[in-house]
Amino acid sequence: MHVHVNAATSADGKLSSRRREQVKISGSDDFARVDEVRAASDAVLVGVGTVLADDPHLTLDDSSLIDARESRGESPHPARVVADSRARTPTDARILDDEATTYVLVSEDAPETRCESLEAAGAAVVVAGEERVSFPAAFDALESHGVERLMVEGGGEVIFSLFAAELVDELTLYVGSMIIGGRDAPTLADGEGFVEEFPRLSLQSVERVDDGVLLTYTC
Ligand SMILES: NC(=O)C1=CN([C@@H]2O[C@H](COP(=O)(O)OP(=O)(O)OC[C@H]3O[C@@H](n4cnc5c(N)ncnc54)[C@H](O)[C@@H]3O)[C@@H](O)[C@H]2O)C=CC1
Ligand SMILES: Nc1nc(O)c(N)c(N[C@@H]2O[C@H](COP(=O)(O)O)[C@@H](O)[C@H]2O)n1
Repeated sequence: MHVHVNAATSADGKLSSRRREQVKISGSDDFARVDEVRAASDAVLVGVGTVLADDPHLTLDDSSLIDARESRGESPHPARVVADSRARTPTDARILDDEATTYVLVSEDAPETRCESLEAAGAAVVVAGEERVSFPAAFDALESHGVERLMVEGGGEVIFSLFAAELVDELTLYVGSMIIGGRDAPTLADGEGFVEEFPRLSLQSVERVDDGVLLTYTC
């Protein structure tokens, strides 16, 4: 599976503010590029922290991208995936509507009743990991459902875990020309943090987009 992490940070490396409410960092050209990355993916993944904070939809906005997928024999939108160890995704979350398939990755610790509620709301629940979602096991399960190209949009906890598990193939990072600040504001990679053997990236390109910079790395 090819794993492509895409995110937007402020110039000081924040994904959003200390209130963890969505901050519009990208401009229109970058959002259009994000739509293209989604359209080229089989599935788009976020953590439940992002679902609770942003209530994202994760579908395509541009109808020509939908048409192009359909002409290739693909579903109109990529599948949506939530990493949600304890099955906390609200049953009325936008990500669970019927516009696309949605997988909710849970751990063995997830309450059975919550999993049943998510299935009743239309989700395909995938159990992978004991107390927390195990991404290697979850990705094997997603591959068995035909997911070969996975886009990850965040947030910082999930992105850290993917780097820690050495599962990231590509990173595109839009750095917007703004400062958010705040020691408790989420950053691109949160989690426990690395103290040795820091993952090293290979910079492929630097491009001005909107009023910011798009950095493309292979990992
Ligand atoms: N600017 C951008 O591009 C984006 C910004 N965001 C922002 O990020 C923030 C949310 O990020 P976070 O709080 O870090 O939440 P997150 O979206 O990374 O979700 C973290 C949660 O995922 C679950 N999880 C399951 N298995 C896990 C594993 N193996 N490793 C890590 N987490 C696992 C846990 O319940 C954990 O609490 C929001 O403020 C949102 O607005 C989110 C996506 C994109
Ligand atoms: N790429 C990017 N740039 C920004 O400025 C952002 N605030 C985000 N946020 C993420 O975009 C997703 C929202 O998706 P929908 O528009 O609801 O489909 C979600 O993952 C946000 O956290 N991304």
